Amino acid sequence: MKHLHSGKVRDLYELPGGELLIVARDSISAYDHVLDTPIPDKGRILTQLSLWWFERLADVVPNHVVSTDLPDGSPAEWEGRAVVVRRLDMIPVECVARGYLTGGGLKDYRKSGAVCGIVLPEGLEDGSRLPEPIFTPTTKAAVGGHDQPMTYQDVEQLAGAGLASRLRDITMEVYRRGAELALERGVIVADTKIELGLREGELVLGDEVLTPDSSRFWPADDWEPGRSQKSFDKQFVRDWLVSPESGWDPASGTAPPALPAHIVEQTRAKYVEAYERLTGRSWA
Ligand SMILES: CCOC(=O)Cn1cc(-c2ncnc(N)c2C#N)cn1
Repeated sequence: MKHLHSGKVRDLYELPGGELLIVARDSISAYDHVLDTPIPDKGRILTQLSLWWFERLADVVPNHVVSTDLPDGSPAEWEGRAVVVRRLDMIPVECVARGYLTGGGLKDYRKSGAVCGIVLPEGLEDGSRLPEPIFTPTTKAAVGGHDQPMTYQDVEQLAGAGLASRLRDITMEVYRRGAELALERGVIVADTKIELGLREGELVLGDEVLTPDSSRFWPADDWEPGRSQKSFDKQFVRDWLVSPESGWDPASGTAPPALPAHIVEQTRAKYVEAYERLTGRSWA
């Protein structure tokens, strides 16, 4: 099959029949670096979590999944982390919903009191829950660049008023459903990014959905506005990388060192925990 594109932690291939194959790697990224050390089973766990969400959200929006059967000629190690998907005409907008303020949105809020043109109340801090979830779309930055915030009017100009309204409605409903279910199971979904495409004039959910790679997952019992929140899955990696033990400085611009085995194991366990808590299924 023909390799089309490599993201930070996933690869995209074209199949002979014109469909695409998305393969999730066991890679993990932190401090804007894709680490050399893989997290065993991360690709499979997040692929199976995303498939579970696609099914649960089928009444909100159709999705691009065709099959999870490995195409002939695929490496056996792709089993469980490769998905055959329909080719969509992707809309060049990262459709982001935020229920909590942090990251780039917090930066924009501190500068202007608004995020993507949406004015927010005063006095919000890092990790504050927003009065209502908001639609905060961004452009799809080129490789190595950073996504730029878009106002809703920008989305209308790019996709037309009708489509813009559907993009927002679907994004907000996917977030609402995901955040509500996750919170019941002890996980805050602070924000999430989905990608939508057109197929025969119909909007179809692409990419992955409500995974710790496409969303910020926080442990609910540790939430405390006014400081940066712990990442449900990436905190062990982040803390170790900035600990004296790693000998690494994020500001150095150098590549991070390999992770010690105990950090890898603890991180794998967090992916298993996220999958089991959210789906109610055992990973074994
Ligand atoms: C490495 C994985 O892909 C991406 O990161 C972003 N991307 C998605 C597409 C796409 N293009 C057409 N049809 C689709 N169903 C999809 C999807 N998903 C292209 N790049």
